[in-house]
Amino acid sequence: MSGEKPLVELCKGVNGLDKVVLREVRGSTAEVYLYGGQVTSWKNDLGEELLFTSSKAIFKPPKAIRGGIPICFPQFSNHGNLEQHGFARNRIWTIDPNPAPFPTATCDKAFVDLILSPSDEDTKAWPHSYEFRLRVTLGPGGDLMLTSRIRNTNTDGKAFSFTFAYHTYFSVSDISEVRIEGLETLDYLDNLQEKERFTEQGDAITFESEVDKVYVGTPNKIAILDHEKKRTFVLRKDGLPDAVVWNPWDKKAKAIVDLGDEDYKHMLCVEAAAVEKSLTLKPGEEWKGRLELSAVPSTYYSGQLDPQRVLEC
Ligand SMILES: O=P(O)(O)OC[C@H]1O[C@@H](O)[C@H](O)[C@@H](O)[C@@H]1O
Repeated sequence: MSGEKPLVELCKGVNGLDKVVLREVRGSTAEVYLYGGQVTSWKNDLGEELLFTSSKAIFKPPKAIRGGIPICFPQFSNHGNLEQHGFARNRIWTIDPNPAPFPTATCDKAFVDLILSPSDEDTKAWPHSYEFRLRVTLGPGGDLMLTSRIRNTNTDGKAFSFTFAYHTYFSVSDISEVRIEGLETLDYLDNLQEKERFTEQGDAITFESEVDKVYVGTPNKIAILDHEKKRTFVLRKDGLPDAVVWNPWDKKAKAIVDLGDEDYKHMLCVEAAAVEKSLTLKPGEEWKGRLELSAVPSTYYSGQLDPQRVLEC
């Protein structure tokens, strides 16, 4: 039909940076910048923004964009001798001109394949050759899917190891009205206590101060409930055994230059990750890490979400 916008459109974003807009027939959209291979927007069919981007985000290399879904590779946080969260989020990715066809029959799903190619500078810091292909897909119901395929293409016979996270910033109405279902009773490494290992108590996680925890051996379905919005984010993952939960709270928020002082109230990071145990690939081997996000209306009974109803769906 004339005037209809394309399902996949390459255009200019903030500061003229290239970005790809994905559209779905019922109105959902997603945007991914070639800078960082970073999703910065995911809207539902009502045009509501579901991801958080800082009011002071700097869309200018080499500073990473604060918000959306930064890709942490080949190192999560300071788990190694590279820069914080590795270099993938600080590089310009390219669009794969002829992506492999979708495994399932697709009625023109909106997707784009991005490629991170090793630079000489990065190879000095991390002396391995690899192929990293990221597929961002907006599904027919407005679900957002990210699939990373990382292959070891070393010709020297050497294996390599890496840690990884989809550093997802969820937009929430009020952090003190948010709870996470699915991480109860699990062990976690507390980044605020020298990564010491603790066990989470038995009920849903709520927030009243800074949190920076790596939950280990987590289920592949986690629910984030926004009470005020009556909205539940369902996070599904594959190939990523851990989940990082981070909110800087007020003091640290003030110390982060590209985060508004009050922004911490409207964001929560729940990051599908491989942190506790690094992933190792022999030459020729490929790792696949999948993240699937959906936003569903929360069903409430007397103020409580029935966790089974959400986690079974
Ligand atoms: O400011 P950055 O590099 O994006 O990192 C933000 C946060 O990312 C989180 O994943 C880490 O657990 C925190 O320790 C870190 O502060």
